[in-house]
Amino acid sequence: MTKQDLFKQKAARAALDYIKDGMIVGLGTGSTVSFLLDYISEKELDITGVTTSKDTSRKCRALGIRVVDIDMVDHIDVTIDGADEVDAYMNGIKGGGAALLMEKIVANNSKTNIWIVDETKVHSVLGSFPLPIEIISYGSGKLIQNFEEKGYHPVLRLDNAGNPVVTDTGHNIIDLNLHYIDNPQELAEYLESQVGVVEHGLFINIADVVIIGGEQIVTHNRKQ
Ligand SMILES: O=C(CO)[C@H](O)[C@H](O)COP(=O)(O)O
Repeated sequence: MTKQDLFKQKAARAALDYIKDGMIVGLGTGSTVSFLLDYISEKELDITGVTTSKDTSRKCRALGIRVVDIDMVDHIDVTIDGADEVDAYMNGIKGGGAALLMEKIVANNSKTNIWIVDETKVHSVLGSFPLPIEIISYGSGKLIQNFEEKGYHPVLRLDNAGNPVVTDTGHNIIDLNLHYIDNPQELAEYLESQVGVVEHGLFINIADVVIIGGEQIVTHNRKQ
Protein backbone atom coordinates (compact mmCIF):
# COMPACT_ATOMS: atom_id res chain seq x y z
CA MET A 1 0.00 0.00 0.00
CA THR A 2 1.32 3.49 -0.88
CA LYS A 3 1.82 6.20 1.71
CA GLN A 4 -0.99 8.16 0.05
CA ASP A 5 -3.35 5.21 0.52
CA LEU A 6 -2.29 4.91 4.16
CA PHE A 7 -3.12 8.59 4.66
CA LYS A 8 -6.48 8.11 2.91
CA GLN A 9 -7.18 5.21 5.27
CA LYS A 10 -6.33 7.34 8.30
CA ALA A 11 -8.71 10.09 7.19
CA ALA A 12 -11.45 7.53 6.51
CA ARG A 13 -11.00 5.97 9.96
CA ALA A 14 -11.19 9.39 11.64
CA ALA A 15 -14.52 10.07 9.91
CA LEU A 16 -16.11 7.18 11.82
CA ASP A 17 -16.37 9.53 14.83
CA TYR A 18 -19.10 11.41 12.94
CA ILE A 19 -21.27 8.35 12.27
CA LYS A 20 -23.67 6.93 14.87
CA ASP A 21 -26.07 3.99 14.72
CA GLY A 22 -29.43 4.95 13.25
CA MET A 23 -28.07 7.77 11.06
CA ILE A 24 -28.86 8.31 7.39
CA VAL A 25 -25.41 8.74 5.84
CA GLY A 26 -24.55 10.08 2.39
CA LEU A 27 -21.75 7.97 1.00
CA GLY A 28 -19.40 9.56 -1.53
CA THR A 29 -17.37 7.93 -4.27
CA GLY A 30 -13.72 7.00 -4.71
CA SER A 31 -10.88 5.12 -3.07
CA THR A 32 -10.95 7.08 0.21
CA VAL A 33 -14.67 6.44 0.65
CA SER A 34 -14.04 2.80 -0.21
CA PHE A 35 -11.84 2.55 2.91
CA LEU A 36 -14.64 4.18 4.92
CA LEU A 37 -17.14 1.58 3.70
CA ASP A 38 -14.79 -1.18 4.87
CA TYR A 39 -14.65 0.39 8.34
CA ILE A 40 -18.44 0.88 8.52
CA SER A 41 -18.87 -2.78 7.69
CA GLU A 42 -16.14 -3.94 10.11
CA LYS A 43 -17.72 -1.96 12.96
CA GLU A 44 -21.18 -3.25 11.97
CA LEU A 45 -22.57 0.28 12.19
CA ASP A 46 -26.35 0.27 11.75
CA ILE A 47 -26.74 3.04 9.20
CA THR A 48 -28.83 3.69 6.11
CA GLY A 49 -26.69 4.83 3.19
CA VAL A 50 -27.57 7.21 0.38
CA THR A 51 -24.99 6.58 -2.32
CA THR A 52 -23.51 8.90 -4.92
CA SER A 53 -22.62 6.35 -7.63
CA LYS A 54 -23.30 2.87 -8.90
CA ASP A 55 -19.77 1.91 -7.73
CA THR A 56 -20.53 2.90 -4.14
CA SER A 57 -23.92 1.13 -4.25
CA ARG A 58 -22.23 -2.04 -5.53
CA LYS A 59 -19.63 -1.97 -2.76
CA CYS A 60 -22.31 -1.33 -0.10
CA ARG A 61 -24.31 -4.29 -1.35
CA ALA A 62 -21.19 -6.50 -1.23
CA LEU A 63 -20.48 -5.41 2.37
CA GLY A 64 -24.10 -5.66 3.54
CA ILE A 65 -24.54 -1.90 4.11
CA ARG A 66 -28.21 -0.92 3.67
CA VAL A 67 -28.78 1.59 0.85
CA VAL A 68 -31.88 3.55 -0.10
CA ASP A 69 -32.69 5.96 -2.93
CA ILE A 70 -32.28 9.64 -2.02
CA ASP A 71 -35.99 10.25 -2.64
CA MET A 72 -36.91 7.68 0.03
CA VAL A 73 -35.43 9.72 2.91
CA ASP A 74 -36.62 13.01 4.40
CA HIS A 75 -33.13 14.04 5.48
CA ILE A 76 -29.47 13.01 5.38
CA ASP A 77 -27.67 13.42 8.71
CA VAL A 78 -24.14 13.53 7.39
CA THR A 79 -22.38 12.91 4.07
CA ILE A 80 -18.81 11.71 3.93
CA ASP A 81 -17.02 12.08 0.63
CA GLY A 82 -13.55 12.40 -0.83
CA ALA A 83 -12.26 15.31 -2.91
CA ASP A 84 -9.66 15.80 -5.62
CA GLU A 85 -8.37 19.11 -4.30
CA VAL A 86 -9.14 21.33 -1.30
CA ASP A 87 -8.08 24.95 -0.78
CA ALA A 88 -7.48 27.09 2.30
CA TYR A 89 -11.17 28.15 2.37
CA MET A 90 -12.42 24.53 2.42
CA ASN A 91 -13.62 24.85 -1.17
CA GLY A 92 -12.78 22.00 -3.48
CA ILE A 93 -12.69 20.29 -6.83
CA LYS A 94 -14.58 17.02 -7.15
CA GLY A 95 -15.50 14.71 -10.02
CA GLY A 96 -12.26 12.87 -10.65
CA GLY A 97 -14.37 9.73 -10.39
CA ALA A 98 -17.08 11.22 -12.66
CA ALA A 99 -19.65 11.23 -9.82
CA LEU A 100 -19.82 15.00 -9.25
CA LEU A 101 -23.51 15.47 -10.13
CA MET A 102 -24.85 12.86 -7.72
CA GLU A 103 -22.26 13.93 -5.14
CA LYS A 104 -23.43 17.54 -5.31
CA ILE A 105 -27.11 16.58 -5.08
CA VAL A 106 -26.46 14.41 -2.01
CA ALA A 107 -24.23 17.09 -0.44
CA ASN A 108 -26.83 19.82 -0.97
CA ASN A 109 -29.39 17.70 0.87
CA SER A 110 -27.17 16.86 3.84
CA LYS A 111 -27.14 18.54 7.23
CA THR A 112 -23.36 18.15 7.50
CA ASN A 113 -20.72 17.49 4.84
CA ILE A 114 -17.38 15.95 5.71
CA TRP A 115 -14.51 15.48 3.26
CA ILE A 116 -11.81 12.92 3.81
CA VAL A 117 -8.57 13.54 1.91
CA ASP A 118 -4.90 12.75 2.13
CA GLU A 119 -2.53 15.67 2.55
CA THR A 120 -1.46 15.75 -1.15
CA LYS A 121 -4.93 17.10 -2.04
CA VAL A 122 -4.53 20.33 -0.07
CA HIS A 123 -3.37 23.43 -2.00
CA SER A 124 -3.59 27.13 -1.23
CA VAL A 125 -5.32 27.79 -4.59
CA LEU A 126 -7.50 25.40 -6.62
CA GLY A 127 -6.64 24.39 -10.17
CA SER A 128 -3.79 21.89 -10.09
CA PHE A 129 -6.39 19.17 -10.54
CA PRO A 130 -8.27 19.43 -13.88
CA LEU A 131 -11.79 20.74 -13.22
CA PRO A 132 -14.45 18.18 -14.28
CA ILE A 133 -17.54 19.54 -16.03
CA GLU A 134 -20.52 17.23 -16.57
CA ILE A 135 -22.16 17.99 -19.92
CA ILE A 136 -24.83 16.62 -22.22
CA SER A 137 -23.36 15.03 -25.34
CA TYR A 138 -25.41 17.06 -27.85
CA GLY A 139 -23.34 20.05 -28.90
CA SER A 140 -20.35 19.05 -26.80
CA GLY A 141 -18.00 20.05 -29.63
CA LYS A 142 -19.38 23.60 -29.47
CA LEU A 143 -18.91 23.71 -25.69
CA ILE A 144 -15.33 22.50 -26.08
CA GLN A 145 -14.73 25.22 -28.69
CA ASN A 146 -16.10 27.88 -26.30
CA PHE A 147 -13.88 26.64 -23.48
CA GLU A 148 -10.86 26.61 -25.82
CA GLU A 149 -11.54 30.24 -26.74
CA LYS A 150 -11.62 31.10 -23.02
CA GLY A 151 -8.17 29.49 -22.63
CA TYR A 152 -9.47 26.69 -20.38
CA HIS A 153 -7.69 23.86 -22.29
CA PRO A 154 -10.70 21.50 -22.28
CA VAL A 155 -10.29 17.75 -22.81
CA LEU A 156 -13.21 15.36 -23.35
CA ARG A 157 -12.66 12.51 -20.88
CA LEU A 158 -12.33 9.11 -22.56
CA ASP A 159 -12.56 5.59 -21.15
CA ASN A 160 -9.97 2.85 -21.69
CA ALA A 161 -11.57 1.91 -25.01
CA GLY A 162 -11.22 5.51 -26.24
CA ASN A 163 -14.94 6.32 -25.99
CA PRO A 164 -16.33 9.34 -24.12
CA VAL A 165 -16.88 8.51 -20.45
CA VAL A 166 -20.60 8.18 -19.69
CA THR A 167 -21.57 9.09 -16.12
CA ASP A 168 -24.10 7.20 -13.99
CA THR A 169 -26.68 9.80 -15.03
CA GLY A 170 -25.87 9.43 -18.74
CA HIS A 171 -23.73 12.48 -19.42
CA ASN A 172 -20.13 13.12 -20.57
CA ILE A 173 -17.24 14.86 -18.82
CA ILE A 174 -14.96 17.63 -20.03
CA ASP A 175 -11.86 18.33 -17.89
CA LEU A 176 -10.62 21.93 -17.85
CA ASN A 177 -6.87 22.36 -17.38
CA LEU A 178 -6.82 25.67 -15.54
CA HIS A 179 -3.81 25.29 -13.20
CA TYR A 180 -4.79 28.35 -11.12
CA ILE A 181 -8.38 29.36 -10.32
CA ASP A 182 -8.09 32.86 -8.87
CA ASN A 183 -11.86 33.36 -8.43
CA PRO A 184 -13.76 30.04 -8.02
CA GLN A 185 -17.11 31.80 -7.46
CA GLU A 186 -16.84 33.81 -10.69
CA LEU A 187 -15.84 30.69 -12.64
CA ALA A 188 -18.74 28.71 -11.11
CA GLU A 189 -21.20 31.41 -12.19
CA TYR A 190 -19.81 31.44 -15.74
CA LEU A 191 -20.02 27.62 -15.99
CA GLU A 192 -23.57 27.60 -14.61
CA SER A 193 -24.59 30.05 -17.35
CA GLN A 194 -23.44 27.73 -20.15
CA VAL A 195 -26.23 25.77 -21.85
CA GLY A 196 -25.21 22.11 -22.08
CA VAL A 197 -23.33 22.18 -18.78
CA VAL A 198 -25.21 19.94 -16.34
CA GLU A 199 -22.92 20.55 -13.33
CA HIS A 200 -19.36 21.54 -12.53
CA GLY A 201 -16.90 20.14 -10.05
CA LEU A 202 -16.37 23.32 -8.04
CA PHE A 203 -17.78 22.65 -4.58
CA ILE A 204 -17.93 26.06 -2.89
CA ASN A 205 -19.10 26.51 0.73
CA ILE A 206 -20.22 22.89 0.91
CA ALA A 207 -17.74 21.14 3.22
CA ASP A 208 -18.36 21.73 6.94
CA VAL A 209 -15.43 19.59 8.06
CA VAL A 210 -12.29 18.51 6.18
CA ILE A 211 -10.29 15.64 7.64
CA ILE A 212 -6.76 15.55 6.24
CA GLY A 213 -4.78 12.35 6.60
CA GLY A 214 -1.00 12.66 6.88
CA GLU A 215 1.56 11.62 9.48
CA GLN A 216 -0.94 13.32 11.82
CA ILE A 217 -4.66 13.82 11.28
CA VAL A 218 -5.58 17.49 10.82
CA THR A 219 -9.24 18.52 10.98
CA HIS A 220 -10.59 21.84 9.68
CA ASN A 221 -14.02 22.95 10.79
CA ARG A 222 -15.85 25.75 8.92
CA LYS A 223 -17.54 27.01 12.08
CA GLN A 224 -14.27 27.49 13.99
O1 LIG B 1 -15.05 13.43 -6.56
C1 LIG B 1 -14.86 12.24 -6.52
C2 LIG B 1 -15.53 11.30 -7.44
O2 LIG B 1 -16.30 11.96 -8.41
C3 LIG B 1 -13.97 11.64 -5.49
O3 LIG B 1 -14.40 12.03 -4.23
C4 LIG B 1 -12.58 12.15 -5.73
O4 LIG B 1 -12.21 11.81 -7.05
C5 LIG B 1 -11.57 11.56 -4.73
O5 LIG B 1 -11.28 10.24 -5.04
P1 LIG B 1 -10.22 9.39 -4.24
O6 LIG B 1 -10.72 9.23 -2.85
O7 LIG B 1 -10.16 8.08 -5.00
O8 LIG B 1 -8.88 10.12 -4.29
